[in-house]
Amino acid sequence: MDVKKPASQENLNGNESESQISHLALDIGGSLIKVVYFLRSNGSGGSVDDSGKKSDPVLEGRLHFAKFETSKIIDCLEFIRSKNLHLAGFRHHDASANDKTLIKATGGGAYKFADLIKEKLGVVLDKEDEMDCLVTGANFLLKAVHQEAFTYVDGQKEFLQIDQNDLYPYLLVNIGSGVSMIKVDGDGKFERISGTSVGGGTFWGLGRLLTNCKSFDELLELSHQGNNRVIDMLVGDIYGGSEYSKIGLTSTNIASSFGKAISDNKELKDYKPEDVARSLLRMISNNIGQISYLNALRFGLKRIFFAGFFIRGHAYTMDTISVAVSFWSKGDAKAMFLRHEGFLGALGAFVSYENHGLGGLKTHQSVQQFAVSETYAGKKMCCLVNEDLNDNESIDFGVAFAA
Ligand SMILES: Nc1ncnc2c1ncn2[C@@H]1O[C@H](COP(=O)(O)OP(=O)(O)OP(=O)(O)O)[C@@H](O)[C@H]1O
Ligand SMILES: CC(C)(CO)[C@@H](O)C(=O)NCCC(=O)O
Repeated sequence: MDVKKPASQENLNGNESESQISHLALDIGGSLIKVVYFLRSNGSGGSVDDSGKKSDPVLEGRLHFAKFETSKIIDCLEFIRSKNLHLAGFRHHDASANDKTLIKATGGGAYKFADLIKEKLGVVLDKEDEMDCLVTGANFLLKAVHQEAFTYVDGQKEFLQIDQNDLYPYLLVNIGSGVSMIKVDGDGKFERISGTSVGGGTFWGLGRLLTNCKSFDELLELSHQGNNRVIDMLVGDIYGGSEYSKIGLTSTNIASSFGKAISDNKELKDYKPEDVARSLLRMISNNIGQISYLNALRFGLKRIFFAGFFIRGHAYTMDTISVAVSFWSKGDAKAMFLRHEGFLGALGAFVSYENHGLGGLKTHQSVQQFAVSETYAGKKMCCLVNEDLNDNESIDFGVAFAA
């Protein structure tokens, strides 16, 4: 598709200066809206390639990440408007003056809220397939971002060096409201092999009903303080304190999640909310770990990357998933996690701008500190990640714009 220059360079008068705003991409999920936008640094826009020759202009700046609850979409749209990010889309080359700016978006909400967004921001969503975006985002992070993937074993994070030539195949398990399991064989080469409706939405939904927590983070924090053995029925509870070693179960293995609640003769109010939260988190994480491993086994996949905002970088969640994968695979398969766990889809939508000749992800060597420099979708790119990325994180980046 032919494109005109970004609308951001045509019509701006807001918070972020015209020179700063570049691309905006959205992933509107069942629970959360993820926003990724690029702001160029003041004065960036050099056009010198590695050998000092003139080349495509290269913009340097930061990739920013933000998220909002989908139920509070109006706050998200207000955020976008307040920063003038909606002016950062693109238009078809043959667009008339009245044609709207297009913004890349993915996730079910790109369909559900298209009219609302058009009405509130005056932009049209250019929809990208959700699974495509998840895979593009995962490949992008794994190839381009230094120290993106890590294992979590015995409370220790160990960052992985990803060998670009030995990345595929892998299983991507995206734990959002629901869970998608995708076998990834290359750039754009993938198959969604399974899924489960018992996911992050289940944890938060059931957790809210059972504990009266007011926020997801409060529920996670509660689970941190709880003891699941108060409610879960352990093998030892059934076997009089013994293990059942013949089938590989120790006395402390959970025999039945929430199983003690049937025999205790107690009401919900008799349990501590923190113990309920802990059992719930363990049940759901364990179940996802197990289903993931079984799917990896179906296709002989050794590496499983877990993403999605359910994980939230939470130690107990990652630990439970890691233990489940290790337990069921008898140590053969490894659970791995991604630092930008929840932003795969939004990043995938962001990367798809390059299909329209608007800003391939490409850097140039004058940006000295970039930790990784790799080829992505035929283009060279690299990025530097701050040491401690969290909710309001950003990545230093270089983006080449088609002249
Ligand atoms: N602040 C939060 N509010 C609500 N849920 C949160 C929050 N932080 C983490 N979560 C968890 O993350 C899940 C959503 O994850 P994610 O954003 O990856 O999926 P989604 O895109 O909303 O869902 P889907 O892909 O199924 O449409 C929630 O269901 C919940 O378990
Ligand atoms: C429906 C989607 C893809 C929406 O993101 C996700 O919530 C999901 O993968 N749910 C699991 C559906 C299933 O496979 O049972």
